[in-house]
Amino acid sequence: MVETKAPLGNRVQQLVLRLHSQCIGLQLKEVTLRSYITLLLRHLLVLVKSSSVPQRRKRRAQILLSSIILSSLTVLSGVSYGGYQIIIKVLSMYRYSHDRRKIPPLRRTRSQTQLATGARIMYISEKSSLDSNELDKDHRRKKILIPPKDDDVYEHDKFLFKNVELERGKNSQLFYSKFLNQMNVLFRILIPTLWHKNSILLTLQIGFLVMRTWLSLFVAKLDGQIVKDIIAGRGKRFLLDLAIWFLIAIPASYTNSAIKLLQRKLSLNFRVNLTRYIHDIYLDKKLSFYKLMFDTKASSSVIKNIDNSISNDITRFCDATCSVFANIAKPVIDLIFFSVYLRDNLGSFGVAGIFFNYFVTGYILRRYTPPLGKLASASSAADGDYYSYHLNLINNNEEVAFYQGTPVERIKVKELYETLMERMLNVSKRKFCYNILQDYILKYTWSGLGYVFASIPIVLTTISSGVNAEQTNMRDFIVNKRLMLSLADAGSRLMHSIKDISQLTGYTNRIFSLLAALHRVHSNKFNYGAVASVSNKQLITNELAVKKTDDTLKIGKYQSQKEDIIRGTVQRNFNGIRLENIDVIIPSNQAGDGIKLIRKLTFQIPTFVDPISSKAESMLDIKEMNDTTFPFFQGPGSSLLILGPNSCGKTSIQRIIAEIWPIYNKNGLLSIPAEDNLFCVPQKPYFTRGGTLRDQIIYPMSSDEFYDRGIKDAQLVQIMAEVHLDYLLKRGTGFSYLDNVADWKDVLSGGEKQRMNFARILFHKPRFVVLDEATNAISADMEDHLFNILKKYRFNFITISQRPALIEYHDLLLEILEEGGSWRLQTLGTDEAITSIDNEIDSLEKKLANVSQWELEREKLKTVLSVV
Ligand SMILES: Nc1ncnc2c1ncn2[C@@H]1O[C@H](COP(=O)(O)OP(=O)(O)OP(=O)(O)O)[C@@H](O)[C@H]1O
Repeated sequence: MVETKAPLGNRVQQLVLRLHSQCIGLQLKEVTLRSYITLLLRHLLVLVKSSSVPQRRKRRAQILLSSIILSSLTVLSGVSYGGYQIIIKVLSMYRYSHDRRKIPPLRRTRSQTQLATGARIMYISEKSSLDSNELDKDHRRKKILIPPKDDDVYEHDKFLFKNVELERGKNSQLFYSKFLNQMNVLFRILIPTLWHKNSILLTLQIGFLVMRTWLSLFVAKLDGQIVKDIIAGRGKRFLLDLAIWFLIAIPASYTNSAIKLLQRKLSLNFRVNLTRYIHDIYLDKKLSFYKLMFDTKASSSVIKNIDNSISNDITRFCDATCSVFANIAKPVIDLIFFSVYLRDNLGSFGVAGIFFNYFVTGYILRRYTPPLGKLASASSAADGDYYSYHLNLINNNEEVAFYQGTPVERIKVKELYETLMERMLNVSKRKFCYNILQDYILKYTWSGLGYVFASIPIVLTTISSGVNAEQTNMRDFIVNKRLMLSLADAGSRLMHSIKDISQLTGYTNRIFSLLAALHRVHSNKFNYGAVASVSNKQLITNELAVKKTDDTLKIGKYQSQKEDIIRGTVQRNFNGIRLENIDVIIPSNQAGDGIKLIRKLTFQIPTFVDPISSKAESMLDIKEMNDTTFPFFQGPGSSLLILGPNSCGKTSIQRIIAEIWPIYNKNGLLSIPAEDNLFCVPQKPYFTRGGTLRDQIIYPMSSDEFYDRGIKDAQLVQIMAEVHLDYLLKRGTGFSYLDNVADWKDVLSGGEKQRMNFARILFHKPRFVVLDEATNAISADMEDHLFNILKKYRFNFITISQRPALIEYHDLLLEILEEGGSWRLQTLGTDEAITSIDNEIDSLEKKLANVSQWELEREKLKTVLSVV
């Protein structure tokens, strides 16, 4: 008889039906897909809850149910995220086309807005400059909210940093670790509050790590089960387990990717927090970026190459922190889970053996770990040196080219490069032997021992029962082996993280030093790197006596003594500039005992200041500002010329007025106008990089503020004409040259740069101006014109120069004399001044009268020498 074979579809259907009835006892007949899912879930729930069902079937139902739930959750979250993205995209496309119909595209878009709370909204272009569609680029802007700076946080943190730096907790804490203390302080910046999004991300990451471990455990068991199914030839069970395998693969792969994404996101968020924190403290009114050069640690590579520290070290620190966290948290969770499970399989003795092995090998590895933290720090410092030398070369390329300095520069660059290579290679060399030891122990010894431990229970049961249950043994062995390998992997990752921690210590130390230095400099009591000075010897001797009795008191006293070194007084909002009894001293670690350039300097402009008017002076109102046809200020403007030989301390007077140098002597008093009313022009003109010509004229005003105040380009054109720079504007049509972006430092000539400074003065209209050698590259007639402008608009100005020719533009003359920091102040135009200048002319004429006599003497000497 010929047996007719059922069609393939029917056979598959039969198989599926039998699979359900035999494996989970579900009888399926004529069901639709929708009813099938409800039926299956309900049946599985009944099986899980019921107590009369055989244990094996119940267990199987549990596994199946959890894999279905997990996979559905994964798919659901993926689908909802995708849906959300599509909706956002459609909405933005709709809004874009809608807006375009209504509003014509604007040429200029604001880059930021300041809110009433002090927060700032920035609009950052999301597209790269490579994208061709300009219009599209304008519309694709990401809005970023930057919270306002909270000064209280910085004040509070200042003490935390100081305490850790001085290691104040060393005596009071039982267990003291510099690294952990540093990390503790830094973590307050990385995760400021418990409900900060970073702590949520961290919790999520831990959640995913736990899930991953649970899934690995699950997969290990399933693996063993599948092998058992194959060996026993149970086809249906095998198919069911395989289905579970594919189901569980969905959340498993999702979890792995989620962990990686969360780690990266967390690292970037940490970086954002740290960088914003540093920006706020580095670039504010206290001018930390300038004062850093006077800090006690100014010569350390962290501060010397602060650009590298802020950009690269922070990235490395954040990456290292997140990877160390993942590298520690992951294996620790694995170790806990796996060891609990393995304890059931291998017994306490087995697990104890495994952990003993871990501790011994961990100790060996720890002992032979090279000082990777220090090595990483040294390599990072060399990296910074090399980078900043190149930067310096770019900034001064023209000067180097004129000097023909290429060979010297090449040697220096090569030297720095070789140092960098040497240090990088040193890290790899030191890692080489360690890696050999690590691989031998972690990869091979641990797996070898893993086989031993996994086989012990099987051997023992076989010997005791005398029966070799191959299938069960095989399953147990596979599960145990897989777990052992995972455990070994977890352990090895934990051991690897010893190396990572060591590296992280180096980065943490660098970032901590950077922030500690910034806090020191940012403090109101910054002491400009002063250390206990000679004049304070007495104090120190007293302190040494105190030291024996009370150490804490000593530190406090020592600190306050260091901080009270700057004793001068500054009075602000004064309607003039006045220096009284000020010793001009170069800031150094010797503080008040440092090099004294000028002694007890005293002068004031204007010579008479109405005390009542000193409080209410502020910027002119906008209407007045835009009107350049009238003198800006009431009353006559006053002016002072500071003359003196090179390096006598003229610029240093400007530094004191700008408050970037301290006043050390107690009776020194500096009175200065409000910030808006003082404008200091430095000797070396400064131009912002990558800015427009407009940005250069209005500096230090931002272009956003320029437009916000409703100032027009026409005013700039008028100012440029006043300083005879309007020919520059003719290089473009209309006012378009104002929008020209260039490297203005290189484009403008020396004289143009100095005239640009005068344009800035005319634009900002400060009541008081300090000019340092501001016209030494300008022709005499142009110089005359510029000083006349200052007089015409009645500015009060102080000019620092070496040229007595400028006397005619000033009311007062301050001469710094060569001998011992003395000076002479005189009113120009008065009888006294005229006589003093006449006296000087007389003495020069007397000297000139001797010239013919000296020439005769020279001739005589020459003839004598030729005879000899
Ligand atoms: N940051 C600093 N660290 C150490 N010494 C400094 C620092 N700044 C200036 N000096 C020194 O202070 C002295 C006075 O400098 P300053 O710039 O005031 O001179 P100057 O009178 O303006 O000279 P010049 O006419 O050449 O510009 C110089 O000897 C200079 O080397």
